[in-house]
Amino acid sequence: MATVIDGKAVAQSIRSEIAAEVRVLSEKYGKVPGLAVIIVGSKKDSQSYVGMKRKACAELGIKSFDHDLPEQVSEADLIKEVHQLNLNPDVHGILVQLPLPKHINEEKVLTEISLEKDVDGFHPLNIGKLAMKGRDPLFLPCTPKACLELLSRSGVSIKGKKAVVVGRSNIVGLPASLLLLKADATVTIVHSHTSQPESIIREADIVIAAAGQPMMIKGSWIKPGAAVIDVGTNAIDDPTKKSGYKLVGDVDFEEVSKVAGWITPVPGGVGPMTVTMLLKNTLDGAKRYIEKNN
Ligand SMILES: Nc1nc2c(c(=O)[nH]1)N[C@@H](CN(C=O)c1ccc(C(=O)N[C@@H](CCC(=O)O)C(=O)O)cc1)CN2
Repeated sequence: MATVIDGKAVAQSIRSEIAAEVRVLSEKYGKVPGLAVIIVGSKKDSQSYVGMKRKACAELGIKSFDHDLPEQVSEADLIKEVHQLNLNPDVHGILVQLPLPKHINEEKVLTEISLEKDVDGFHPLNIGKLAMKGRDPLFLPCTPKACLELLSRSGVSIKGKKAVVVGRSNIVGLPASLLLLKADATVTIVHSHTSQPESIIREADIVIAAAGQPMMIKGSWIKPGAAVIDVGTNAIDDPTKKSGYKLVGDVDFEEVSKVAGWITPVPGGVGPMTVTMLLKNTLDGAKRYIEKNN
């Protein structure tokens, strides 16, 4: 049976460390980290993720700057908001919750975030540096960073291992594969045009599943003893629940946990760590800024 990696517990212990560092900053400089969270529209899951981020900020003593914009906001007005936050010295991190409505060009907006405040690590220059040998971005994207942190804290080494990333999104799959490559893994990306993905996944010592397909990865696809990190958060019908649904990952937990060496659950695995890595990036951005300007 696989060791189940408790992302919630790891996240909680890192959050305590962050809170202690926030107190030190406040006592030493009279300043606290500031995070601007921009959300456009009222998409239910985005609202819920933003709510988690703001709540976590409040719990750790990080000041959150809340910007809730209507669904119809123009790209120009959104960019204006970003420019104002770039100039605000109390804001050390800016995040624009994704996805944005169809009429807004995400890449254009993300490019306008100051590199020093890009705590999501989605600015094309930060992603570019992630892809380059010998260069490091100022911030690593939160979910990929969460995946590697969970592997490291579980004692899973990456160097020289075969890693397969399932999915190639800009938010998770692509940066996760770059991060694994930087950590000296041999990396393969499996995506919707890959034929026979199961035979490729079966070779992997490390699997990061980020395809957005509920319970797609079965026990027979996994090499015995592999580390399986499940990034999927899919709501499926469950008439036994009061809500009528339950959350499942991209991995068939019941089957895969019988074969893998390590596995993350959904919920309670990568999700809470994603928010924690955002808080850590914000703290790091604030420390860099405050130490430079004092
Ligand atoms: N600007 C960004 N947008 C999005 C990101 C991101 O990192 N930056 N990632 C995802 C969503 N996301 C954060 O924004 C996120 C997803 C899931 C969780 C989480 O804690 N999930 C829980 C379950 C939550 C529930 O019960 O509904 C878990 O897995 O335990 C946190 C953050 C897309 N957009």
